[in-house]
Amino acid sequence: MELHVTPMLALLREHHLLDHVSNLTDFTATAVSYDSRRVEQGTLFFCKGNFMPKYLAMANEKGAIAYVAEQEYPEGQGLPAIIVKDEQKAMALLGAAFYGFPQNDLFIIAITGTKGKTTTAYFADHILKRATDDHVALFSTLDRVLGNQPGDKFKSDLTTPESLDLFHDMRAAVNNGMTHLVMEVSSQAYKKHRVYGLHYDVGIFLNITPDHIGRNEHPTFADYLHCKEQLLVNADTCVINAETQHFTDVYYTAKATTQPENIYLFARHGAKVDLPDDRQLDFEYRNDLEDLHESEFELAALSDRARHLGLDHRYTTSVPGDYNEGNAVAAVIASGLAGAKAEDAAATLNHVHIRGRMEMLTTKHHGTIYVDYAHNYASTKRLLAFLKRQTNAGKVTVVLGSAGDKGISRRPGLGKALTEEHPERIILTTDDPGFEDPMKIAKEIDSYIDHEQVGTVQFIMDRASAIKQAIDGSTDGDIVVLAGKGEDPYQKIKGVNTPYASDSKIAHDYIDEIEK
Ligand SMILES: CC(=O)N[C@H]1[C@@H](OP(=O)(O)OP(=O)(O)OC[C@H]2O[C@@H](n3ccc(=O)[nH]c3=O)[C@H](O)[C@@H]2O)O[C@H](CO)[C@@H](O)[C@@H]1O[C@H](C)C(=O)N[C@@H](C)C(=O)N[C@H](CCC(=O)O)C(=O)O
Ligand SMILES: Nc1ncnc2c1ncn2[C@@H]1O[C@H](COP(=O)(O)OP(=O)(O)OP(=O)(O)O)[C@@H](O)[C@H]1O
Repeated sequence: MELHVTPMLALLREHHLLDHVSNLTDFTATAVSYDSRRVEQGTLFFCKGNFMPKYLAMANEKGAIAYVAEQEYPEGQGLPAIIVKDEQKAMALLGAAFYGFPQNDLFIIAITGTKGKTTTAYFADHILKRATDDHVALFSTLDRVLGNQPGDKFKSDLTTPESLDLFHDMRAAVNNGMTHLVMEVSSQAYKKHRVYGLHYDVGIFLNITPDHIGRNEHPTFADYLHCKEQLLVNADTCVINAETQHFTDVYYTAKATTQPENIYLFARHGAKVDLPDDRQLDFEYRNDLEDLHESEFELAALSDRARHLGLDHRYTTSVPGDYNEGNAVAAVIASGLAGAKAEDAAATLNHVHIRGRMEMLTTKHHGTIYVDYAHNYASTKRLLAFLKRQTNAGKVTVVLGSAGDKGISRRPGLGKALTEEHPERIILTTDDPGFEDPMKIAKEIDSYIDHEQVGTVQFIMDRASAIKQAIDGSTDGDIVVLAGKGEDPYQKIKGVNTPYASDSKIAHDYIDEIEK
């Protein structure tokens, strides 16, 4: 791949991003990078984020052909400099151009929401794989899948990759013959303009509750909401869960750039939704059966354009939890808009298993264990409410902590969810403490628990011991919830990803040991 300086400057001008150029030559970039350690001969280097001028000196030494920055640096030592008004936006635009605008060769379904992005992405991915004979790429928090060969699957660092990586991966997916892409889009991706200029064929908005507010994330909830809504602004067709908080705001944002006939609204049958006067729901779903293993729901089209998609059907999902029905409905509608049939969804939704999302472990004598990624108020509340509804006699034990250095607002949220759902036993433990003391975090969560409402609260900072003690204290019919870490095989401690066996492996091995 390569990009000549003339179209580069034209693109930047078109988006009013070009400030000035200096030492300009007639160059062609043969690589792009924002990391000096990865620069090779002919690389266009981007100075972004917590950048230090010495990185530019290193890039220069390694053969950078030019740099893009928001200011000139002496360390550029005469390299052609393209000075822009917004580095992240410029990087996204030039990245797309360098990789030949791969988005134009993909039908893209993009998903946002505080909770359920990964689950919905996996649902849509499975449906579309059947519908397209395996021509689907997936960019999720868990994996990036760029093709069907074993070497095409990578573990993700971010929910939504940095723009250069994003367009690089899209190009690889197109070159691998993929025709569809399902991707999660985080609010941070908009905050940092990782997806600037990217348009989606279908944008899904699942829900929004306060989260990701604090240092390094969003300064306010309004900023968080604004960033999340940008996904709809950039989608040709929108699919919105009408039960989301702030629905009116979300709907009118979508309507500002998308014709109402291209906005599909869905909700659970009987849910109280606050629709504008001139709008009706397009789909509703009705739960037929839910248990701890699966749930079954009936999807019904209510508008002509929804009926036209032919998605009315009874579906079973293998990922339990009532909230996962809404996630599945969003995936069915979006996949239907991408050409999938009801049979594609019906044949696949009951076979989806997502690592660390409602992973279930049945035991002989210690009840049922769930490993789940719930780590804020909304998810912990909905998870516990669902589980408690399913179990009349059994005791519920919850093991959780909260991450350090970020998401501070999660701590009161977790205390509140635990109080409202009052499990019989709570074990507060270590999550990803970062540079904070895990006991301090646990005590903070505890300070928001109303001890009158819940059973016992214990502090066991070694997470593996906490899991084992939770299992030891549970018997037939009981439920043990290991929340917050999902499938993570590490704990983030003082800047280091410290190896950790993962909640499910610890639980598995321990059950094997005590029940053999
Ligand atoms: C706040 C934020 O978004 N930070 C992201 C950002 O960091 P940054 O631009 O400041 O980069 P940096 O790593 O500090 O380094 C500065 C620059 O110097 C360069 N460098 C560095 C060293 C060197 O020797 N040479 C060199 O050139 C780096 O390549 C980089 O370009 O760009 C990095 C990739 O280039 C990201 O890894 C990093 O995400 C951090 C790790 C992060 O935790 N982000 C979270 C908040 C996030 O984005 N999360 C959302 C999900 C949230 C949700 O669940 O909704 C996500 O999309 O994953
Ligand atoms: N629609 C939903 N509403 C509330 N909670 C949900 C919903 N969907 C999933 N959850 C809960 O949130 C957890 C994370 O789900 P998932 O990974 O699909 O969401 P996500 O949006 O990708 O999350 P994150 O941004 O934290 O990576 C699940 O393990 C489950 O407990």
